[in-house]
Amino acid sequence: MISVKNLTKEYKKIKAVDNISLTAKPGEITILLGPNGAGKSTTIKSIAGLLKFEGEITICEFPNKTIDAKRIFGYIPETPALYELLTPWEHAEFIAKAYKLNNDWKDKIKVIFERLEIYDKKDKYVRELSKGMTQKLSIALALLTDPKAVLFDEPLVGLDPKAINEVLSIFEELKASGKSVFVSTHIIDTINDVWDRAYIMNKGKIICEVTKDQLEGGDLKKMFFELTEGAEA
Ligand SMILES: Nc1ncnc2c1ncn2[C@@H]1O[C@H](COP(=O)(O)OP(=O)(O)OP(=O)(O)O)[C@@H](O)[C@H]1O
Repeated sequence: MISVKNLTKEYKKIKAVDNISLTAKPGEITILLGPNGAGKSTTIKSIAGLLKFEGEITICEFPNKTIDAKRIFGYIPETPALYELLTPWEHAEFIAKAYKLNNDWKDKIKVIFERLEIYDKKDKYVRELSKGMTQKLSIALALLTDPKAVLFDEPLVGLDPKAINEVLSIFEELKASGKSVFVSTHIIDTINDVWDRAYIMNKGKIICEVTKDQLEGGDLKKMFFELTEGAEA
């Protein structure tokens, strides 16, 4: 479970996020939508422990900046944070050591790399990989530690259609195994079949929380445009 209570973040004089609360529950895919500048990335970076903020953020009850929270938490940033002069395999090795994973990590990462079609690139330097490949690597590495809560910031941008399908089925598998999946995205059409709970942000505030059941087959995109007055999705 990811729980955000009364989060406020100001950058100098700009209130990027203004007293928002939200929850990403276990076994659900929760999405965060909003036009450019709404405050999505600021929210995600606050949850990931990268920013100072006011309010309370917990991951499975642990304050988000604690080691206990970090151990059970996966974060896929909008721009992958990787080492250019390490290979994908060396990244996995580094994570396995840092998290003290069992020896089966090699089998596990092989399966994930194969699934995302980056196994054949496992010994290349990251700086030699394409943007989409680094995005897929970033996702694969976040899954290696079997996190209970996973935070994806714009995960579908830059991926080809096959990779998008793989990532969507990964979301569904994480959900089926009781993980909390929280996804910030612009791409409503693509995510439309898989989400369970949506938060719509605008100008730093959450202006709507809706579950798929509440929408009763209604159109989330239409709702988004009505609420954000035609801002671009
Ligand atoms: N480091 C920063 N310093 C100052 N202002 C910032 C900083 N980062 C973001 N902002 C401002 O905070 C507000 C929210 O930005 P944020 O990046 O969280 O929005 P977003 O919803 O992720 O937008 P986008 O969809 O364009 O990525 C914007 O007004 C932005 O200009």
